[in-house]
Amino acid sequence: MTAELKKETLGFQTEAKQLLHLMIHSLYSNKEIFLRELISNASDAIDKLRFAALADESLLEGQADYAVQVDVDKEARTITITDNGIGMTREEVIENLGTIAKSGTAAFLNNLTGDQKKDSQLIGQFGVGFYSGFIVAERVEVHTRKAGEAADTGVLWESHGESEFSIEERPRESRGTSVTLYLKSDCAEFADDWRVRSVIKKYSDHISVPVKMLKPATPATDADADDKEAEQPEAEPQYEAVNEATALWTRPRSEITDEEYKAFYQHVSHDFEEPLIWSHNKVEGKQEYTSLLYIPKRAPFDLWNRDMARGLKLYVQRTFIMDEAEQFLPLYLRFVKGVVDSNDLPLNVSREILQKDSSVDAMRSALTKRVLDMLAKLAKKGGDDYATFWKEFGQVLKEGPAEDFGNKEKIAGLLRFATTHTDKPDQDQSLQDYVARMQEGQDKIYYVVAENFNTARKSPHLEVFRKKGIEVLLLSDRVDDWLMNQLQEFDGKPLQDVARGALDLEDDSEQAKAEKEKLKQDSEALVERLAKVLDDKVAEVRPSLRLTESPACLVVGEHDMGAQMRRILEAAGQPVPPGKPILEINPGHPLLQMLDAEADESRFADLAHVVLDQATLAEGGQLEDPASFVSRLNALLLQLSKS
Ligand SMILES: Nc1ncnc2c1ncn2[C@@H]1O[C@H](COP(=O)(O)OP(=O)(O)OP(=O)(O)O)[C@@H](O)[C@H]1O
Repeated sequence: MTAELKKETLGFQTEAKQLLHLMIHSLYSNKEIFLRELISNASDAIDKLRFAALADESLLEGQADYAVQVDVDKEARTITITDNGIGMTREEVIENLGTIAKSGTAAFLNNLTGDQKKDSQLIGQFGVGFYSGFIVAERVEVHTRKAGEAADTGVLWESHGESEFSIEERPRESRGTSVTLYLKSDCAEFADDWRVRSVIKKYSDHISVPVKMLKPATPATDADADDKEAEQPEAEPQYEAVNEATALWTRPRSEITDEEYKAFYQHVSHDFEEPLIWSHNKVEGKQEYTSLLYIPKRAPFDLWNRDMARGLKLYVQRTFIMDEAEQFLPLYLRFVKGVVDSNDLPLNVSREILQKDSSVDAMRSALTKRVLDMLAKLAKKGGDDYATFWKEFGQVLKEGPAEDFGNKEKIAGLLRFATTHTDKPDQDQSLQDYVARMQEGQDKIYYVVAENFNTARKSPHLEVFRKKGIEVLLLSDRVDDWLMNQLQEFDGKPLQDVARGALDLEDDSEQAKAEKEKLKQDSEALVERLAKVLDDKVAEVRPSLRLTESPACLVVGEHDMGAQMRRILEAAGQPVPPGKPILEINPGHPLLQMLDAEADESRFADLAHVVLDQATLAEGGQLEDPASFVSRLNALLLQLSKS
């Protein structure tokens, strides 16, 4: 049994196998990133040990000189990345390097297209990590031993990056992990000292632990040559730090280049792309902390997954405490990446403490404001960046007003909509833009909600608004109806659903009043007949002031649930409060005039139902009884041929 435990061969989990395959094929044009990923893992492992050692100093085994070491061997064509971090047990190696624990991985893999360029971006969002070593290596060895454990618990993991890996016992004196890549013949450049130094500088300058390489040998002098005869014992190899090795956020802003900020972003976010914008701030006074927050350019693949990794990397006095500290930002800003380093929190802070700590609440509200200000700055900057942001994260930001009532107005200023002003599906108009274009005497911001953009744009409810040149927001995202209910108003102007309640486009002129009265009188008989026939389907029938072209439309009562919300709840199998719509008719429309003149009561009833069903269809609704609609319509069509 023990002999068998010594070496075993195991298969990669299916998803890991797929990802490995993909990685090797789609990231080949960007091979050097493997070094960034492996150094990033090494530095994370050191951070984890530093944190664990706060509670148990014996883990350090008397050695607290943290460093990552990179060794190259041109002849053997290898590169080895060694850290003296936390290390892994045998079980952890199998778990961490043989499977992918991220939720939603299978769904992610299904989304891949086979198009290398697109896929490589997707993998970038997914985070490449350890497996990126296989882009350049034909074989990878990982030799590791967990901090605080005996030397003989060390293990050696080995794989060719295909379908399996082997694992065996291999004692290791020093704690930590060495990853050795046996490079493919066309990747020999990564066994070259200078090439590797330049890649480390490029990607790992900001990492707070030193990344060391062997000091280049000083050229032999004549004196040395003379000494050679004496056969001196070989000197200890000398290592030197290749990177800056100061945590980026602790340096003054003026000394940090954009390139450094971007490289650091890629380290904290595991993202391939550059960030859209960042904000770096040091707060002093009652509370002391530094934050460096980034807005990514692209949404992660699991943005809508409940267990998506979110939150900031938390440090206390420069010591790494935890990843994904969620307490520092609200859920609707879950796309923000970055670091927060507090001088006030205790080093032994836990997630539970964070949840209760009042200073965390104060930080959270300050950081939230910072993010909102950063977004406002991005919007103000012009160019495509804000549009990119909105496309990727606009839907998430729309959750804001409900979650964060205090910042409602600020968030509202960041929202973008499609409107009748452009009549295009792009959501690129702000509420400020709308307000600036409001007509004289207009005191409300109007919107229409529909299933999709085209239904919204063609909604019969818009007819009178178009005629009068009044702008209407065209809303078709699932959250929109709910969002408008949360917002209620912007800049002191109420938000009004054009399909809700009575239309009050203020026109107090005598002429308008007279017209309204006449309309009411003229249609009284028809309204009554319709109300009788449609009694169980509608709450009321009334002549409409909003229709100019369509025969009829549906309106919801002032305090009833909107049609979109109703449909969403129904689709989700949730109970929907009872409530019937109001049918508004356009008495001037030839169809209604025909209806008015119809003496045959059964034909009248059929036509009335068709008018109602059409109004339902026009707003993107579902008919309760589509078969009856079709048979009524067919009967009416057939009568056409008889007449
Ligand atoms: N040098 C190391 N020392 C200790 N543990 C490591 C080391 N390298 C990797 N690991 C472990 O293996 C896990 C998987 O690593 P991998 O790089 O694939 O993913 P990750 O770092 O969690 O996330 P990402 O895919 O975003 O990089 C890590 O979470 C860590 O637990």
